[in-house]
Amino acid sequence: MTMPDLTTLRSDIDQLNRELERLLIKRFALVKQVAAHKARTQQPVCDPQREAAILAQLGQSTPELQPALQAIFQTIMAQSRTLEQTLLTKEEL
Ligand SMILES: O=C(O)C(=O)C[C@]1(C(=O)O)C=C[C@@H](O)C=C1
Repeated sequence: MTMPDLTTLRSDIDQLNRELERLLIKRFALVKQVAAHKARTQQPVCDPQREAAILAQLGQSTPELQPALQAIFQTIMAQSRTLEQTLLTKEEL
């Protein structure tokens, strides 16, 4: 089997990056709704149990990628917490 050339591989990565960006934007939109829910019900932004459960699900079919996946999702959830906190502080909910 011939190896795809670098330009093709990068083009595939660019396309995936756009999909990932679209999915992340959708995820942040859901996080905004979670923030509104938490404001109404007076729950704290940070839920360590929920974060641990999300991290535990990652890399089950690809254990060699588990540390990378967990690091990425830790960053995503940290940014989600920051977004929630910003919205709650500005009362933009
Ligand atoms: O599920 C929540 O309670 C959220 O606020 C969302 C989320 C996440 O990004 O998945 C973010 C912060 C919490 O610590 C837990 C999870």
